[in-house]
Amino acid sequence: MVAPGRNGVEDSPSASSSSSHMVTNHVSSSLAASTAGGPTSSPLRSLSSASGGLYVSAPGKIILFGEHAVVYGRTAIAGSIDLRTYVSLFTSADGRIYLSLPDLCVEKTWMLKDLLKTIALNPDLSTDVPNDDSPPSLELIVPIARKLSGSSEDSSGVQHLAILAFWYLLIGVVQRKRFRDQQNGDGDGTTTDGSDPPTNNGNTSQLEDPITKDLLAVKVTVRFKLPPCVGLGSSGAFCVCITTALLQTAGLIPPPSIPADEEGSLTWDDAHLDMIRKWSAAAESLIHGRASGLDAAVCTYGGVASYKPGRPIENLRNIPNLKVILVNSKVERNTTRMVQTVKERMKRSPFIVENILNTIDSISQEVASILQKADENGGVVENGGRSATLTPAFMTEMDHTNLQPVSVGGRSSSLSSYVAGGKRGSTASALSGISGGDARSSERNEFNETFAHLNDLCRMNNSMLVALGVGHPKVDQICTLLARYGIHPKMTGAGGGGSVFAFLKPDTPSTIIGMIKDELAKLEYDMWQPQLGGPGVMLHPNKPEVFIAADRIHAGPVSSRSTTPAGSHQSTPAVRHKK
Ligand SMILES: Nc1ncnc2c1ncn2[C@@H]1O[C@H](COP(=O)(O)OP(=O)(O)O)[C@@H](O)[C@H]1O
Ligand SMILES: C[C@@](O)(CCOP(=O)(O)O)CC(=O)O
Repeated sequence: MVAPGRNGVEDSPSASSSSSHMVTNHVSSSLAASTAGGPTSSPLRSLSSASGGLYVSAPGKIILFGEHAVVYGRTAIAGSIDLRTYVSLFTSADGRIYLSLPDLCVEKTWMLKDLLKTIALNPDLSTDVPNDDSPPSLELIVPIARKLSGSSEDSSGVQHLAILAFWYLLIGVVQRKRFRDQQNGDGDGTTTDGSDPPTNNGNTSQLEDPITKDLLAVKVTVRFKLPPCVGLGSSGAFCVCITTALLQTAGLIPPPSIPADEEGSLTWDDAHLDMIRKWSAAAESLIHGRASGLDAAVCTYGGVASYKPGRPIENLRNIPNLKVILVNSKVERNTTRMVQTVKERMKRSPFIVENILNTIDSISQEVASILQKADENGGVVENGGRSATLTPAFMTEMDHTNLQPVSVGGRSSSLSSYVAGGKRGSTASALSGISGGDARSSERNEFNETFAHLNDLCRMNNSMLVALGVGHPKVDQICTLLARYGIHPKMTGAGGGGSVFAFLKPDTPSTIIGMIKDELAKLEYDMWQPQLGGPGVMLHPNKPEVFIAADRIHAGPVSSRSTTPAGSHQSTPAVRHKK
């Protein structure tokens, strides 16, 4: 039998109820809770976390090229960014399941025995189980997840989708664990891959409990460093974190062993990362409607990669010193709705839309070949400092050892100039100090050319997205502003607002970056420079800072969602999402 958790078990809340009904639904009263002392009154928060827990994080992402087209099977190029999402997971000894999403003002608890009962009443859950690593059946599990979570059928707000994805994964993990335990002779003490079962920090109480021994009473908290609902992969990172934490807790994947950063964080081997990716992609499809799987892949593996549905994600081995800026329009939107917009256009004008998608596909393919060409011509740094081409489905242990945090800004600026593409005598030309005739070395010219090319392709891709109907006036305003500097950004993610990214020439003086930032700030847009291509999902050896900081803040005023990585700006309350 597999232990229900390798993580610590927290103390039970003092006011424990033995009701077999759903216990507390804090979602609907989230804002009221905030004003009335909020999360501090949650049963979850009254628990001690002295015994430790399991901490997992996954990165956000930028789609460089190919969003929407990738939903229809075309190629996309995307990379992870250094804004991560963190989950903490404890097993609970009080027979309750807890979900805390402080950024969304969600605090929910359910009784584990309700899950148990439902499983007993659904024989299909015992028979309709994939015999491999593929994700649980959405068709089978989602109706059960809706019922158990208490989320209403017609609600599609951010909280509902996050809760639904959590429940889909939880039921799926429980179902798979029971199935594998039965196959293994119910209690042979090993995980399905033959590794030792997690020790649960020496606490065996749950193992001895006949009800909970094969079910998960978990307490899950998710904290974000990336702004939600603006195209930076918050849903992908969320699903990857929850999937990983639950699979790990159930012993369905072994503890990770591959170093992922200098702080002792670890990641999993390729087979288990692939399982995480697949389960996360299924969960994310509940949030995205029709999901391509791109977000889940990038948030799982990290790096910068080319992705085509149905094929293994292909890590781009050599990339130029890509420096990007991200601008948050602060227009939060719903990916499902944007995907639906494109679908409707496709229905109305299939021939035109197919051609637009093919054009986007050509852009992505050209980008992939530019990046390879850049390798041949020199003037590049290897992707994330890695030395191998990584096709995650076939990655080796050695490859993973190279999945270290990336510094993309370290290259000598003497090689890097950005042909801004601005008008002659425009702000950009004047400020960049680059003239068309500047050809001190052919290598430098090649490098300039690479950036000019990418800049131009960004403009084209953005126009195609506008043609698909996912533009937004605020995005247009940002594009117009940056064009004065010769920078041509594009929407990243589903569009309809959200975020905009652009390549920046690596030697752009900080004064210019400051000017751009100030201009954007006057219009109330946030701008920052994320690091591109860092590590994917990982298990942290210690409590991440984001939880320590939250503990500190806890005694003080309740924080609300932020739209910037540093949390310096407040965003609209999550409850305003009615899309
Ligand atoms: N801070 C958060 N906590 C929990 N879930 C979140 C958070 N941010 C986003 N999500 C989940 O991700 C969904 C947003 O996904 P999506 O519309 O695809 O935006 P994005 O482009 O950021 O991925 C939300 O509906 C919610 O389910
Ligand atoms: C529009 C799409 O291509 C990307 C959506 O990205 P995001 O949810 O906005 O981060 C959808 C998908 O690939 O599943």
